[in-house]
Amino acid sequence: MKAAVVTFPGSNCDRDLAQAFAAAGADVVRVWHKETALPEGTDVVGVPGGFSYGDYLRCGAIAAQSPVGQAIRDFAGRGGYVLGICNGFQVLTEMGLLPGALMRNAGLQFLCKPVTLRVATTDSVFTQGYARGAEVMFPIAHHDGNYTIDAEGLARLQGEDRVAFRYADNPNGSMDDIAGVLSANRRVLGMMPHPERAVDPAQGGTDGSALFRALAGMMARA
Ligand SMILES: NC(=O)CC[C@H](N)C(=O)O
Repeated sequence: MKAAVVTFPGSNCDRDLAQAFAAAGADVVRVWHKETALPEGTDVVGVPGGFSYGDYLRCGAIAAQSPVGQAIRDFAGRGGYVLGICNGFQVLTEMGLLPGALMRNAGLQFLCKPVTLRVATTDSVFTQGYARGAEVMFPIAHHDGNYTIDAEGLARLQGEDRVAFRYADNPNGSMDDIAGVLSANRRVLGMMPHPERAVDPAQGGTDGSALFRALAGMMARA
């Protein structure tokens, strides 16, 4: 599997994400935000967490308009796999690749702590390595993680089984406890918690490994 991990000015989880992909057996190529094309043969794009362009305007808004942003949009449009974590999730909603928006946390605080999630669907390449309803622990670190969507959009996500993860104990006010959602073709996942910070015992847990391993395994078979 070839994973392209994007770096924007202000990204701070790009290296962790690259290492998580590499630990799962992927070839990783790092991609600077000014690139207008993704590396030849890219199987999956990782859009990492951090503070792209300083979170100016809104989290992810400027990154969505960056040169590499257009390449990611085109890649997803061709059915490519994209994983957006935290700021990456915000970027993907700003691009329109995922529905809804990430608003300021209900408590108006930056939250940085491990949280328990429930795997809401196993029907995606990202979540197929878990049991449905399994509890996993991933860290969160965000001030804009309050997932918000109109009633029609929420009903569609629920009806199409596109909620990937839910918080066991909602930390930020997200509607329906949503921590991560899938695109209609199930090939784009955005999530606020950080699975790449849970792939080594030294990080306090390894519940994220199954996500990267399932992705790498599927790509190897393709
Ligand atoms: N860790 C992150 O990616 C943070 C995302 C964004 N800067 C926020 O605070 O909401």
